[in-house]
Amino acid sequence: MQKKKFTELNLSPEINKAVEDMGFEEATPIQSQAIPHLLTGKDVIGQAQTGTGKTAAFGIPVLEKVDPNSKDVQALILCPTRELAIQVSEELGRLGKYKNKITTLPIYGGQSIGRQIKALKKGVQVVIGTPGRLMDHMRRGTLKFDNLKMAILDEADEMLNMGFRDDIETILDGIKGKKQTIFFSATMPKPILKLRKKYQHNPEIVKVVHKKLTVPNIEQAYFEVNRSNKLNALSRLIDMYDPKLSLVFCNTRKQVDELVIQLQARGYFVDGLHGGLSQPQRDRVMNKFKTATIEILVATDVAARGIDINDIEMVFNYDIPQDEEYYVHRIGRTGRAGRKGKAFTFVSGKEIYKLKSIQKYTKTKIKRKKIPSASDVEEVKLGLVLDSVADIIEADDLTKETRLIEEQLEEDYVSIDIAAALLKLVREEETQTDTENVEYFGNTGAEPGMVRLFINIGKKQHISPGDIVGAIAGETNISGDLVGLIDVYDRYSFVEVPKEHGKEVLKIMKNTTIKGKSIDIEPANPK
Ligand SMILES: Nc1ncnc2c1ncn2[C@@H]1O[C@H](COP(=O)(O)OP(=O)(O)OP(=O)(O)O)[C@@H](O)[C@H]1O
Ligand SMILES: [Mg+2]
Repeated sequence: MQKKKFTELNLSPEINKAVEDMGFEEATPIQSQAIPHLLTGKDVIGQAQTGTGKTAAFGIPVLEKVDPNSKDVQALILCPTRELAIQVSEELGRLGKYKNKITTLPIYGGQSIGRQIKALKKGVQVVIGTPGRLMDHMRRGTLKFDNLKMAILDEADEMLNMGFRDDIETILDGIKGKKQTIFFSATMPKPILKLRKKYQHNPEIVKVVHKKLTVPNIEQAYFEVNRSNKLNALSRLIDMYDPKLSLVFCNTRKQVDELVIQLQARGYFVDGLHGGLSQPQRDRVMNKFKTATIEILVATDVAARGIDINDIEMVFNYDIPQDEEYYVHRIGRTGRAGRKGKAFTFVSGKEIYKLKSIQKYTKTKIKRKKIPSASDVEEVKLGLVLDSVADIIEADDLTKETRLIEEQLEEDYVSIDIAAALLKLVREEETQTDTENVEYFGNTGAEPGMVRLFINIGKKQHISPGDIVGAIAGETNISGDLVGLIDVYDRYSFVEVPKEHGKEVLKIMKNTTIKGKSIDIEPANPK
């Protein structure tokens, strides 16, 4: 695999400095191979795996090639979603930090067009935008491409889906004169060929080839689950792996909304993103996710392409994607720039065939896993503790700790006993905080003096509010009118009981039945 130092790529001192500031030690293979062609003015098709730096592969040549002394728009970058347009524009901002005469502008729908027109009038050399709004500006004459040097399609294959094709052709046809036309994506299906023939001249095909379409540092697995069990499975996996940030993909807006409500009801910090939200709502959700105010983002495929957030440790396909390409892009939101990640897919019934075709397309083996039982959760958590022990041994200075342990060794203990005892201590501390959940229920939004409990009813069990209150009153010593019923949803419910009875209800109701149907009861997670 061909990798170069940035200094070998004949870049300006401004770019070299910016790249150094960004902590990039060497150029990635797609950067090493695509940048020289782009600098010489060639048309390029660039294909490389997700998270391998395609943005800078086209972004650096853009910044090197525009003339800062001209106020004309000289480079146009087309992106399929607003979030991606914003992100690409930010990455260009970082790369162009020392090229301060170059102005870049993201242009997308949902944002005030007046403000965009004003910004364009001042003179902008690089425009990054989504097709609809760009066409709007072209029609109004507020965006002119008379001196355009480069047109770039990020996620080029996606631009041909979703009915973007006509828009893309309108835009590209509207650009006069000689320009470079550049396509980038992690996937390049056949239909892109037609576009290539029409708009590119002798393109240089830069394909960073691997056997697999997905990156090896993402652990891929699937779980066979009934539709009605998906929510439980997801909660358990999230509890078990405790990812810093995770991204959950659903196939419809409705499913996103529903899952957000269900997860919120279970006390997770979660929000949803889909095309049905207003732009300010979308911005707010993305910001909350980037700053880890929410830890789980449930989204449709609007978040599948290009989005680059470092700390996404897990991706879930709550619904298996409709197209194979989407699988590649969705899971590529984790495991970026060499980091590790996990991608788990839920498969129900016949969807197993879809999974098979995904494996064939990506040339990867997705291994089958079982939804963990409660004791598996314990074991995995232990494994995670030991993993971090290994990380600490690798990375930290342990001189002080080693000395303390050596002193203990002199007291006749062997080191394995000390290690085991310390592990036990750590585990106990963890389990204690679990059970103590009951104590800080006050934060779940319960009424003062009450604690909130979550009751999982299971599929199609027609249980009424009265049934739940009755069962609690019947099985415990709490009078029915002390039980506050919050709501009964499709498959779950919330109740509130006086704080001092929280533990008792949990204990007694742990394995109980209501109307002959077994239910699950657990503390609502603290907020
Ligand atoms: N040479 C480099 N060294 C280290 N990190 C890099 C380098 N180039 C880019 N990165 C970082 O790697 C991350 C992924 O880059 P980028 O978003 O461009 O990936 P991509 O190939 O476009 O992925 P996708 O197919 O998902 O859009 C970004 O955070 C970026 O800043
Ligand atoms: Mg990208």
